[in-house]
Amino acid sequence: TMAPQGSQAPLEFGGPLGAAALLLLLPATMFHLLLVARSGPARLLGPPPYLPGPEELWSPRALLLWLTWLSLQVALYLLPARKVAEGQELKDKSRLCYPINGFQALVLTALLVGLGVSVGLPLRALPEMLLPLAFVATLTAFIFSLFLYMKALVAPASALAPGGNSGNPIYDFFLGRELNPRIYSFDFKYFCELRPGLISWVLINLALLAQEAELRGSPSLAMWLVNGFQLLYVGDALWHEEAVLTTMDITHDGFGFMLAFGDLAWVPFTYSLQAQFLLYHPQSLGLPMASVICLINAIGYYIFRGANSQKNTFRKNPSDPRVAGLETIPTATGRKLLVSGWWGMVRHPNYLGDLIMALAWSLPCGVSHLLPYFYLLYFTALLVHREARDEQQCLQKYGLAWHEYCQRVPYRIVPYIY
Ligand SMILES: NC(=O)C1=CN([C@@H]2O[C@H](COP(=O)(O)OP(=O)(O)OC[C@H]3O[C@@H](n4cnc5c(N)ncnc54)[C@H](OP(=O)(O)O)[C@@H]3O)[C@@H](O)[C@H]2O)C=CC1
Ligand SMILES: CC(C)CCC[C@@H](C)[C@H]1CC=C2C3=C(CC[C@@]21C)[C@@]1(C)CC[C@H](O)C(C)(C)[C@@H]1CC3
Repeated sequence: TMAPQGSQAPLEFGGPLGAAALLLLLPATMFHLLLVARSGPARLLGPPPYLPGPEELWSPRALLLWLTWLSLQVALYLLPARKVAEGQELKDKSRLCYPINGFQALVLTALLVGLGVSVGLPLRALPEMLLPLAFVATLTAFIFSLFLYMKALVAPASALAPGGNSGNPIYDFFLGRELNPRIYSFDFKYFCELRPGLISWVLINLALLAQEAELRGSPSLAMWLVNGFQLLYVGDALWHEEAVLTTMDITHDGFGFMLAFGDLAWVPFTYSLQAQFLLYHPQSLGLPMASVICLINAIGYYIFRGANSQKNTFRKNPSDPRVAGLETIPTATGRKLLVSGWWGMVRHPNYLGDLIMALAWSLPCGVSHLLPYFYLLYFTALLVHREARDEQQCLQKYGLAWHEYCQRVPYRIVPYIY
């Protein structure tokens, strides 16, 4: 059967109008941030310092570098994996296989970059190229999403995502139609979610650190902290790569512009905002304050990792000794819900930890500017919206049992507050 049009799933993200607005607003915001970060006043709110001309956005060198980068990551993805994991059960009861070699890709990329730098590859040139790189990344995300949209036209109905098939081309292009688009065993969404974007994010951070060392003799403490915290976050994501198979991005959302742009452009060029800011706006950070910030990051990471690992362990094997003692409530699906441990504190303890880390990433940049706090603000909005979407999906999956969970664990993300 061919793909059906006009499926009944409720529209998200404000429907076609919201999707059209985001289609323009997301890239515009990214370029705004890139321009503002290097401007003297660094004002998040207010007009950009200037509008870049085509000669500043378009560079064949940036295109070549970006395509080389994507090809390198594809090659690393195709290397033999230490493990192959099965995804969640699909509509047709089948399961897809995914290679687990993301951490290996990170290590090999680090080795290759190290090798390149030792033979004279100018890593410091990268900060100067962020604008044209972001431009080609946006362009590739657009073209790639068009390809994905077309590919979905010939996909069987069972391959389509629950949302993203409304029949409205703009909405569907934005949300993504096919759930797990693949060519042979190459899974586009899974590949994009973790590798090219996350790894280039920490590489951009590193280049900004190298550039700061060049400019000021040595990298600042604030720059070290931002680099260290975000490397930990990316390393952790790739180390626990298998866990991404249960996120709603993989199991529920189609692959369209939102994720393609998010993964390929938004993550590397806006998540590196703090390091960009620090290069142009040096901050003096004392050791006592740095220790406090490290402690905040450690607490955030502890909650984030503890919560995610507890749920993953429980979902894999509920009688695992590490989770067997936790209180649960049964659901009609046969799966249980945890109501003690991390998941008895709030309904999304992992989001809480993630937000605490986000705060620790901004604090090294001082409190003189709002700009470095952009990530914290955006991320709060993203997680609040995501929490509401997940809640909706859980209510559908678990019905009454979910109501009971909400009664026993009344707060969503922050205990006693939200
Ligand atoms: N840095 C970034 O930009 C982003 C980071 N993230 C991070 O990604 C991670 C994954 O987030 P996300 O995909 O949203 O979802 P979660 O990992 O929070 O998973 C939600 C699912 O967990 C299961 N679940 C919920 N409550 C319970 C319970 N009490 N007991 C057992 N299972 C439960 C349900 O699925 P089921 O019952 O089917 O197992 C639910 O659908 C988070 O740590 C988040 O912070 C997310 C977005 C962006
Ligand atoms: C409005 C936006 C621009 C929409 C794009 C959102 C995406 C940038 C994010 C959606 C879910 C994500 C996840 C991670 C990165 C950001 C995106 C792609 C994640 C890979 C970060 C590292 C974590 O450890 C994780 C749990 C693996 C994350 C999974 C979700």
